Amino acid sequence: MYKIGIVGGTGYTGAELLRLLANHPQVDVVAITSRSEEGKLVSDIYPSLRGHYNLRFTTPSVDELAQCDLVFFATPHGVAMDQVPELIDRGVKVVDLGADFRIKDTVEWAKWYGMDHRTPDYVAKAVYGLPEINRDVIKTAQLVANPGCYPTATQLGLIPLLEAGVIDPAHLIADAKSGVSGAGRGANVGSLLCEASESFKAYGVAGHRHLPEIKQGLQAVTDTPVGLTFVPHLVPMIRGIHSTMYATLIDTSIDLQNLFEERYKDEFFVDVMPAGSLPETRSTKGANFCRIAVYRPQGGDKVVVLSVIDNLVKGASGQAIQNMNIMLDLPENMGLTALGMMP
Ligand SMILES: NC(=O)C1=CN([C@@H]2O[C@H](COP(=O)(O)OP(=O)(O)OC[C@H]3O[C@@H](n4cnc5c(N)ncnc54)[C@H](OP(=O)(O)O)[C@@H]3O)[C@@H](O)[C@H]2O)C=CC1
Ligand SMILES: CC(=O)N[C@@H](CCC(=O)OP(=O)(O)O)C(=O)O
Repeated sequence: MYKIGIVGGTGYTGAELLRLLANHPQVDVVAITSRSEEGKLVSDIYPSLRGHYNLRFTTPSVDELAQCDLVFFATPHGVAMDQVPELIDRGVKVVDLGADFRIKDTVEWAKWYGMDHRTPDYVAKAVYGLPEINRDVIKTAQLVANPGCYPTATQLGLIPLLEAGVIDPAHLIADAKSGVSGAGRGANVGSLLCEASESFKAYGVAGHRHLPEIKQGLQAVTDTPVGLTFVPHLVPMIRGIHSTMYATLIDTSIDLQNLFEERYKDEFFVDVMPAGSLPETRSTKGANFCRIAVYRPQGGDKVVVLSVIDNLVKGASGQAIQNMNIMLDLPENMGLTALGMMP
């Protein structure tokens, strides 16, 4: 059994790691941190986990965390960059669910995240953890930067088109919607049905911090400069991301359905739906799947891709466990085969 630590156990992604790892046959969670809930039993805070964990929230020393084989960081931006380097230097594997190690250009990172990067050398060592693109390098990585939720849904939708060179990369549009759990527990505790329900709005239109992350990922698969307009929206649901992407075809002879089916035919977690399908976020709720449909409306030169995930699973904790499985040389879908909840 591998020994696992979780730093930041009381946020939504920390709780989701616990839920998913409870069914993983090859790992034991031996440490979980929280300053605000220190000393309390995990099952007291999350009754859904009763009977599965006899574990208390603690604030372990680096020495204690270094006993783990792999540590997840499910903390706000700026925390992992200070705490991860010592663990890496001691040979521990790390998956960071936050954004500290995702963007290679740390000057660009500082601009979007509002703080200087204090450990840029470790950004250079990190591997971006989108397994459907980077599996080979994740296998040998010691530090994996788990992608953000919008970037996961959006990159999986656009990458087949860019790899095949059939769209104009300079004028891409991603119109994306997220459930409110995407904002984290801190933003949600006490806040509020009244603020989020029965309404629908865009945000971050002038620029959102996921824009440079998505562009970096797309640019990695094409030589032509990528231009992207990315507009996120908040929808009154708890979980789910729906990214609708628009691009202009430069090769109109391409069979788009076949292109997507071939690209993802060996990917357990990416489901290319039959032509004419409309993927629903709820079909991925609680599950590590991404569902994609591709359209060419009225046979014109535009392609529309629809991509849905659960932001807390394929968009965060499930993908983090998928990366862990790859790093520990376990079957990639171990502990992750649960299906979405309907309705
Ligand atoms: N919510 C989502 O859909 C997604 C979130 N993410 C990312 O995952 C990370 C976690 O998000 P989420 O679960 O929503 O988390 P929250 O931001 O709600 O929770 C943060 C957790 O980190 C702990 N924490 C906060 N500050 C520190 C610190 N200085 N040192 C140690 N622990 C600290 C908190 O516990 P305590 O204060 O008790 O110590 C808490 O357990 C974030 O970086 C987020 O951007 C990524 C993809 C999707
Ligand atoms: C609805 C909502 O507020 N979503 C968050 C994104 C959540 C996420 O993936 O964030 P990280 O990059 O921090 O991991 C946002 O727009 O900031």
